Amino acid sequence: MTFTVKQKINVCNGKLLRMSHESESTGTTMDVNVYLPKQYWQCVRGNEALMKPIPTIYYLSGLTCTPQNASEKAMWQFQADKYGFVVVFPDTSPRGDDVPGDPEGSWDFGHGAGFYIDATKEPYSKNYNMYTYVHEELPRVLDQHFADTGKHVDFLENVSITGHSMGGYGALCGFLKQQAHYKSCSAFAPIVNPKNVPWGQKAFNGYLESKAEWDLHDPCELIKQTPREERRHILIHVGDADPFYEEQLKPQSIVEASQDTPWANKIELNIVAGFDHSYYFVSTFVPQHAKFHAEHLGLKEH
Ligand SMILES: N[C@@H](CCC(=O)N[C@@H](CS)C(=O)NCC(=O)O)C(=O)O
Repeated sequence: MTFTVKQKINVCNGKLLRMSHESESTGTTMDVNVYLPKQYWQCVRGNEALMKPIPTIYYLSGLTCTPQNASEKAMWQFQADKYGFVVVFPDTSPRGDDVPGDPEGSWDFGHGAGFYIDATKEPYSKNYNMYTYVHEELPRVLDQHFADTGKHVDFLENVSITGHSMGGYGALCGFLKQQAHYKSCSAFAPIVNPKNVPWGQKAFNGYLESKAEWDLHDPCELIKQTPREERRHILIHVGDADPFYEEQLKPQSIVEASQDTPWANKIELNIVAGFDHSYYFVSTFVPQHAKFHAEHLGLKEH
């Protein structure tokens, strides 16, 4: 498995690698950006004091995004250098002329809108295997790739996950299903109850063969069925001026669903006044999310 490094860009005190690779799970070429913080380059230069593998935060983007949007606008890089973590920005769907998209050409399904689930319905099930891609294949192939260069990054064990909107949804699902894998989860304006909102219903109708599968992909259902492992917490921010707040996001739903479960009071939901859905909102709260994940990953400020 090889990655093509298309570009290495200096950002803050590290570098952003724009890469692509052939994915087994999607059957397509997938783009992915990886930010390697200043601590990585110190390791590569052989600084003995910093030889512990660097943990990773996976950032899942929202509808219409490529790995570029968050790499350019979320400002994770400052935080990555501050604490010493790698940030991985996967793409939001398989792409290409042979990959079916939205039959009506809309932006909320198909290309750029894979919802981080493994589709079970034709014709999407061939390529839209974003759950397996993001939570299994990508970490594994990144680990293999970087092992060849000296193994300074932990892509597999000391890892956390976050995301925005559809990506916040993807982060919550992956975390609730695989707490042994992720140390912490946070989300910016996530879709928390997809089976009850238009974006989610369109995705589930399109990607899933039967309605019986919907609950397996809904954080508000998963939270009721998932025992909470020790030290696992969820941090959420949503702006009250987000135009999608009422119709698509309904963030209170996950707090309500968590009552009478081990997750009660373990979800910190911050409704922030005046913020919208954009990267002005995301970038404002990235420092708080970085601090939260750093604590769970055992990192201290540098
Ligand atoms: N394209 C949609 C908006 C979709 C949207 O807001 N996407 C969010 C994630 S759900 C995003 O991150 N957009 C890309 C960006 O802001 O860079 C529209 O025109 O209304």
